[in-house]
Amino acid sequence: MSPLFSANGLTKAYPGVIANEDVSFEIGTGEIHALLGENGAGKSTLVKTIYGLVKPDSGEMTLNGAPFAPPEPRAARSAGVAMVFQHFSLFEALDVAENVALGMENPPKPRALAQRISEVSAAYGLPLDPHRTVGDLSAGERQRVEIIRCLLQDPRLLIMDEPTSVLTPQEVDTLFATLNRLKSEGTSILYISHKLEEIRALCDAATILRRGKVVGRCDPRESSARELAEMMVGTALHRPERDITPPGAPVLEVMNLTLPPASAFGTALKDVSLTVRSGEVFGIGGVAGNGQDELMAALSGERRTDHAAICLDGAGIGALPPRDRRALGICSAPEERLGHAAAPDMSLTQNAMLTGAERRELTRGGFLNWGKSREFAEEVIERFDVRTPGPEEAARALSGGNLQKFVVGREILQSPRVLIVNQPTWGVDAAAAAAIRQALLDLAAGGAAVLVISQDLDELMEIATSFAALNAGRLSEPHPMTELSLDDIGLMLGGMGAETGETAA
Ligand SMILES: Nc1ncnc2c1ncn2[C@@H]1O[C@H](COP(=O)(O)OP(=O)(O)OP(=O)(O)O)[C@@H](O)[C@H]1O
Repeated sequence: MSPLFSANGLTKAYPGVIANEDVSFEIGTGEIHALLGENGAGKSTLVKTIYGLVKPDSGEMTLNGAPFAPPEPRAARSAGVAMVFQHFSLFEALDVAENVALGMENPPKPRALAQRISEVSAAYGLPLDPHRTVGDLSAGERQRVEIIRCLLQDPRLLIMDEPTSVLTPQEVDTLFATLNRLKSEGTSILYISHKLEEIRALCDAATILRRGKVVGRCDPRESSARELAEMMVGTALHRPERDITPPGAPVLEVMNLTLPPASAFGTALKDVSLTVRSGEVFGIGGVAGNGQDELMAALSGERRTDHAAICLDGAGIGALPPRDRRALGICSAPEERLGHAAAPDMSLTQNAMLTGAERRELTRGGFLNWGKSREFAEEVIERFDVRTPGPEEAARALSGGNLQKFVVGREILQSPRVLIVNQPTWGVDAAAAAAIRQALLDLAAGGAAVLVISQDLDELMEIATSFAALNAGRLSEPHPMTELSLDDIGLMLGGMGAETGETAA
């Protein structure tokens, strides 16, 4: 059978790096094809080329046997290529149908569109009410809006860039059922993910990229996740190791913290209490949108609370701003790396300065010490294997996973007494994720108190000593991780066993 899509010798260079080098591969009709590779391997560049966002320096593509060179996404869409991005581009204040209409070339009248959305949503098992406001939707529901927007265009090739990183296990099942349904109808799917078990369960074929080049092709159903990971990195994988030492004295304590939401679409924190001890990795699980951002903001100092509601070594710090907390040794890395954790247009050196100034003494006599800041940025790049031409590169030029390594590394290398991280390995490849997790374990082993907020349960099971779940702004009672089964964790995530004994609505 002739392939639906083929790439032949695609090359794209950026200053200092060849993002794609002589890339050739094919996607069959009705095939779910995985694109694998570590951070910065060139996956996003390749799919952006197919979607008309990046113009290759050389090479050709064909779609359905005809030459295909979309100068812009509109041309790709009209040829039958649709793409669901990692970051959603939705307007929170508008409803589902209005958002879908905004992404269409010739949207039908509102009533007809709402009807079509309901039909497609029913046909593909993607429950979604066209009249709900997007701001009230979960991440999984927002993704459905994007998928339905694509499906309304009857794509022949659907590209999905890390679609499951924001989904609950149940939402992943729903998505896979939809993708299999599309496949059975002859739609081809190009699927980027770092979650190798999911690739094994879903995909029919895989192309593996390393440093911009195709280094392998395989049937992922016939390879183990470890083999796939090793093909990506080209070496054997390292598993994080932890020393089991009993935790020491309480370092960070939160007492009965109640906080109204910051925005109309935020979540209130309700009577949250927790203690993180020296040497401990305290894991907080839960689906995004249950108060994670609010807890992060309260702990980092972006939002102030009662002074006594948050204590470091027994002394209140709740009213202190982020700078003063950093000086005391509380460092944090929020989830959103572009814009929140890092300033996109600033260089890595400037970004290193942004949070490292106090603890790494990057100022002298009130002046910024650029030489020292650059050295600090270089140290982060070196220690955390950040793939970039150098510290003068702007944050936005880094691949998602490489920027994540930079952001987390920048905080860890400030030797914090308390480190608070939200989704530390989001979008990070298997080898780099293992390195970040090991660095968090090492930090705790050195006596720091580490608080990890994550939606990735495997991650928390691997590194957390204690576990609590955040549900609708309430934190469950913590338990030692080793005493919990997956079922217990599932119940805690659903709001059972919370301190008040309430169940979630
Ligand atoms: N606009 C750009 N300007 C400069 N360099 C870029 C640009 N876009 C990508 N790069 C570089 O090209 C290389 C490939 O990046 P790409 O985003 O395609 O990787 P990726 O495999 O998608 O990574 P990740 O898994 O981290 O998202 C990286 O070294 C990246 O820094």
